[in-house]
Amino acid sequence: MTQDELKQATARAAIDYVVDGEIIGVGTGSTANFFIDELAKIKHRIKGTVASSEATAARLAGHGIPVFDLNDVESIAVYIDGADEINAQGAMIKGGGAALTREKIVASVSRRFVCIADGSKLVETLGKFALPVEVLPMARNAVMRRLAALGGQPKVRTKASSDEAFVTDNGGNLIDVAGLSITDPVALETQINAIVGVVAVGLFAARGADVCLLGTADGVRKLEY
Ligand SMILES: O=C(CO)[C@H](O)[C@H](O)COP(=O)(O)O
Repeated sequence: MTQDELKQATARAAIDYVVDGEIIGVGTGSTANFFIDELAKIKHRIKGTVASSEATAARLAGHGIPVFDLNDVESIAVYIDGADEINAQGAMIKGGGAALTREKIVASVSRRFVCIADGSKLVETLGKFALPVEVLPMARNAVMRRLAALGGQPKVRTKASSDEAFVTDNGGNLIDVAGLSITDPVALETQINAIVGVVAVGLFAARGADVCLLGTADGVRKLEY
């Protein structure tokens, strides 16, 4: 099976976690896109969605699925999203798709977090995937120095077309921190959150996944935390 087929299989399995008549939080990325396409088939069963990025909102709207502003929603039944890495405790690195801050916000108000990922995303120790951190542009270099002091190699994410800093949906910039071996994800998340100028860190540990649906060649494996 290709990686895309594994992603599609896990996205299809996630439909079982959609709660009828409720608002569903929807993540960002290629696996989340497969989920959106599956969700479109049962859109009549849900009240609507809250999107974690402009790209996700556009794809949902393209399917005719209602998208609510989070400020108009009191609670979200379930948040369904991919990950760049996930460990055996349900802690994740997210943000490869640049949407970590809104993903974290939507996840934080959701009663359940269902991670959907192909099997390659399951790791023993988080950190092989460079950890994304969203920062306010004026604090970029100051935060980089603090992140380097934590032992990583921080690099500003640039636009695909130029050397200019990439700009997120929120007007922030992203720093990707390579070379970390994250043995205590909650502690590192707390430490990076405390750096002034950081908007959000793509370490989802204090609020990790409740369930992970992993697409493997032998079928979709379910991990519960
Ligand atoms: O965190 C994310 C976006 O900010 C994605 O969930 C993560 O990058 C995984 O993406 P994909 O499903 O394309 O492998």
